[in-house]
Parts: sequence; structure tokens; C-alpha cells
Amino acid sequence: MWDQFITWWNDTIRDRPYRPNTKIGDYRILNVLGIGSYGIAYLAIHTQTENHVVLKQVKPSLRGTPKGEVMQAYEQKVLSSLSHPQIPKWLSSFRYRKDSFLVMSYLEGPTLEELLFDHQIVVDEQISARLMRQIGELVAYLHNQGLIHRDVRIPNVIWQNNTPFLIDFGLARFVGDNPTYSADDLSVYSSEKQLKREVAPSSDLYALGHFFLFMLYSGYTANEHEPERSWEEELSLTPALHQMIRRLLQLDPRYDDVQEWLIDLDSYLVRFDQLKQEERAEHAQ
Ligand SMILES: Nc1ncnc2c1ncn2[C@@H]1O[C@H](COP(=O)(O)OP(=O)(O)OP(=O)(O)O)[C@@H](O)[C@H]1O
Repeated sequence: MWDQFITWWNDTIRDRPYRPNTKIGDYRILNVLGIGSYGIAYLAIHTQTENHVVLKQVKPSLRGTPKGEVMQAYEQKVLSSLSHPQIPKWLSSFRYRKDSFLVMSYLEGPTLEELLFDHQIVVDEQISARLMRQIGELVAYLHNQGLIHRDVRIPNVIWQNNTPFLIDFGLARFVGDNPTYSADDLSVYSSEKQLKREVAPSSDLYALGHFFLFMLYSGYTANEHEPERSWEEELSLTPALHQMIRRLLQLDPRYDDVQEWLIDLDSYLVRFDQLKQEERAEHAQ
């Protein structure tokens, strides 16, 4: 009962976000973007330049705990070490009264989750594969910096001008860094979550397998009268793509690294284009 009261108190009173139009230092809050595990993310405007930014505030209930400023400082370390046009830039960090804020560039546009579920866009196998290639290149860039994202999911990819932008580096970790807090101890997790959270390229590759399936399922309509089946039964994929997803999901020998997967993806795409050309030539005869 006491625990329930504390949760209610934290959620509704202590962690209540700042209201729109509140001035925080050089910024004015426009709206809340979301409340994550350690922080509250706001869309805000820099009052002098009028640039839109994301402000990430440590939840007041987590101030001074290992899940609060420590995680925020780590996210700052991660973002400030990256320099890529499709990844948010760390702009500054500051304190306002008792609150700690991180400022990053705002990337505008719908997430792939919104496009697939709210706008119900349908992408075929080939478009999915081309899109996955673009996302794979972003992940390869991170891995080259020694960084594992650990949360590559459709809500964390913004889609704008036919280009994916990767956000949410709250769980990202450099290979070899010490854990920032106790939940980094993977032994407490289920084996599936361990696969997702391992600080190794395999965890992002595993997440990319699930990501791929979300794209491919966009064209699938379930039959209400039939029981749910596995993705291998429900989706009619070309054998090469089927095999690739099995390897990403570690059901078959996994890829050593993202480069190996990208090479496989490229040969799949080349083969796909050849088949299409052959089909067109046949129709033309
Ligand atoms: N740089 C950014 N540009 C645009 N939108 C962003 C940016 N960073 C975060 N967002 C949006 O703000 C929301 C909240 O961001 P946050 O980083 O707190 O992620 P979260 O997924 O909600 O939390 P967590 O990963 O801690 O569980 C996200 O859903 C995302 O849509």
C-alpha cells in the first residue's frame, strides 16, 4: 500500500512535467514529448535563436539516485561523442533550480511506429530491405565508434525526406564501460532481454531482426478466425530474406558484425533487382 502511494505521489505530484510556456533558463517549453525511464523530454524553443530543441530533465523523484543524473551524464557523454547528421547533437547541459537538463537538437517528423500503426503505411519486402539498409548504416556508424545503441526500435527512428534519423540514446553504451547502475547487471533479465541489452554488436543485430519483421508485417492482415502463427508461417518471404532474418534473430548462426549483415543485404538487393528485370523482360516479350 505504501509503495503504491509513493508511486502515485511520484507520478502525479513530484514528476509532474513543467507546463507549456514555462521559461527554463534560455528556453521556453512548448510541450512534453514523452516521459522515459529517467527523464521527461520536452520540445522547447531557444528564446534568442528561436531554434527548436529537446530538453531532457531528470525526473525529480530520481534526483540524486543512480538512475537520475548519472544516466543523464552518460547520455551526454554518448551524444557529445557523436557527429552524424542523422543523430541528435548534444547542445548543452545546465541546472535550473534543482533540476538538471540536457539540451539536444530536435529532429522533426513522424516515427516509423507512427507511420506503420497510425498512418498504416504498407511497405513491401524490397522497400523494407532498402530502408533496413539505411538504418543498418547508422548502426554501423555507431559500432565503428565502439557504441552499442541497445534500443533500435521503430519508435526510435524518425522518418523525414526519405531518410531515417536515430534517436533515444538513453540505453546506449560504449563497449568496455562500467555499468552506470544496477539494472545494467544483465543476469537479472530474461534470456531474451539479455540478448537485447548485451553491450555487443549482436544485441543491435538482434533488434534489427525484430525491426525488419515490423516492416514486413505492415502488409500482413491477420485472419481473425485462425490462431496466431509464428512469423515464419505468417509471412511469405523470399528464402534469402527468410534466412537473413533467422540469422539476425540468432535462430541460425549469427552475423559477426553489422558489416557482414550489410554485405548479405546488398547481395539480396542486387539479386532482387535482377529478378525484377528478368520479370519485366519476360512480360515485354
Ligand atoms: N532528438 C529528438 N528529436 C525529436 N524527438 C525526440 C528526440 N529525442 C526524443 N524525442 C521524442 O521524445 C520522446 C521521449 O524521449 P526519451 O528520450 O525520454 O525516450 P523514451 O523512449 O520515452 O524513454 P526511455 O528510453 O528512457 O524509456 C520519444 O518518444 C521521442 O519521440
